[in-house]
Amino acid sequence: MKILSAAQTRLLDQATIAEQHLTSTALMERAASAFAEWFFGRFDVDDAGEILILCGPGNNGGDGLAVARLLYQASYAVRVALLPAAQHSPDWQHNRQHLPAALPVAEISADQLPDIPAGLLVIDALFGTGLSRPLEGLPAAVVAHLNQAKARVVAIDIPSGLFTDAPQAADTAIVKADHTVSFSLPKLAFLLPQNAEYVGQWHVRDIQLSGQFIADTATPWHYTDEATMRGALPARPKFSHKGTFGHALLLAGSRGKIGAAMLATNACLRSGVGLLTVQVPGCGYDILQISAPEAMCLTDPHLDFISALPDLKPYQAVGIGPGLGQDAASLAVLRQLLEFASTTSENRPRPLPLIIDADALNLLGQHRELLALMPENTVLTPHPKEFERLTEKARDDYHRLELLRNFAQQYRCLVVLKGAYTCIATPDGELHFNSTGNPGMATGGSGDVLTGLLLALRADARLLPFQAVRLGVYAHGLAGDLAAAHTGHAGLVAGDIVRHIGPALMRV
Ligand SMILES: NC(=O)C1=CN([C@@H]2O[C@H](COP(=O)(O)OP(=O)(O)OC[C@H]3O[C@@H](n4cnc5c(N)ncnc54)[C@H](OP(=O)(O)O)[C@@H]3O)[C@@H](O)[C@H]2O)[C@H](O)CC1
Ligand SMILES: [K+]
Repeated sequence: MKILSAAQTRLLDQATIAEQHLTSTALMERAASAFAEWFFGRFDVDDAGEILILCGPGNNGGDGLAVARLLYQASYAVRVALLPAAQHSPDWQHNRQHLPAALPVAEISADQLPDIPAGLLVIDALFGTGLSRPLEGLPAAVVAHLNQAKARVVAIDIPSGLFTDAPQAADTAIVKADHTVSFSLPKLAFLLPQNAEYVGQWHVRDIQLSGQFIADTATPWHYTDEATMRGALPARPKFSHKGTFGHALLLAGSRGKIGAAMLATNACLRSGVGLLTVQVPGCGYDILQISAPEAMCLTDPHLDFISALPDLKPYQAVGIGPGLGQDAASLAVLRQLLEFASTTSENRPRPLPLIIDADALNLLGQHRELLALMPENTVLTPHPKEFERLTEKARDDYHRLELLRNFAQQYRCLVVLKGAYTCIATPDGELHFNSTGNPGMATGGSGDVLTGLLLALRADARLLPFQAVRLGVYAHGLAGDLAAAHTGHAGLVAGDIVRHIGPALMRV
């Protein structure tokens, strides 16, 4: 699913109106009905109690007026408060004229801010995607007044004061909503941690905007949802054998962190790999052989950490990093691996697929000259702190996205920036936000599981590099969601994610 900018959203409205021979009023009615449907499903008349709808001067306010009418007609107790303005949009005026006469309407003024008792349900329709600058004066005062009240707040389209796709100063007046109900496509602002306190839980309701316009519009931002992933994992051919799905190598573990190697190993085994060989330091041999009999084991000459690179010829993909530690010998292994992987020959016309995680990323951060050795489509899986070590400290979430995009383009790699909406950056400058996963997955070992999953999928020659990574990230989050249905968020451990990879892959 694409994510469009505010400017593109405006054009999308116009394209929809032209393509479907609609009036703009009819499109507004569609948006208001979609919002009202959501609202009816969420709050019944008794639960809602009295409802205050705050309306601005543009089409977001117009939506609010149309919603007021629809809720009133459905017997909700609604009152409207209007922000004074010199001008109102034509569709605002239409919906103002069509408000039922008995519905109470008041005009807001600086010395008469609306009364907002605790628990009141407030619908925020002050400003939407037409916001052109930060709020000041009376609109900012209304927002501050709303935010300090203990109301339940539902925003139409976007919390008022929040930009759709651009950063804002920390002290800007922005509505803090409990729910945001948006139309047809999610907005970039919803996906960034810094906006979570404003957006609350967000929901997207389809209003049949022009599919053709969306398809024809270029954007770097994408959202990977269930529909995107349907059929993403090709079925296994009947006459396949273990060689069909690739032989993967994992280089992982050090004394005290063999668990990380085990989680990545088990995740890889559960993700459809044909064969898996794992190289662990000597101290990990018994552990690995006993707890993962399906994997083959190579023992590193060193007892405590990885110090030597094995012969890489048998493998279709290599993962390095979980529990690795940062010894100089492991750094040398990483360097040799990068050099080998980039070298192509008649037998191996394409670079060897690599997944680099955890301490291997920290080693790269300390020795950035190694970045240039990475073969095209190498997969890096940093969390924000690890990413910072590879680049620089980001000013805010938008700046971090910019750094992410530039990094993936510069090094022609795939970067998986882990977080609530894990974001994959591609060598072509695309950013794909993932929809699955839950806060229970913020637990030790969760990243090791992702590395194992990605390793299996990169070893599968049927999948293109980006397809494999997007599938792995989506399945990882989905496995976490399936696991959390049994364990809850607090009780979730990384091993639970591993156990649900199979069921998650079945769904794609
Ligand atoms: N996406 C869809 O498919 C549909 C969306 N709809 C709704 O329409 C809004 C967008 O409506 P628009 O009229 O473009 O914009 P707004 O309502 O957000 O606000 C525009 C007015 O607000 C003024 N403005 C802008 N910034 C400020 C500010 N900081 N302080 C004060 N006033 C401000 C602006 O004036 P300018 O001075 O900037 O010219 C306008 O007067 C979208 O969000 C949806 O809710 C439709 O219903 C159709 C379907
Ligand atoms: K709004």
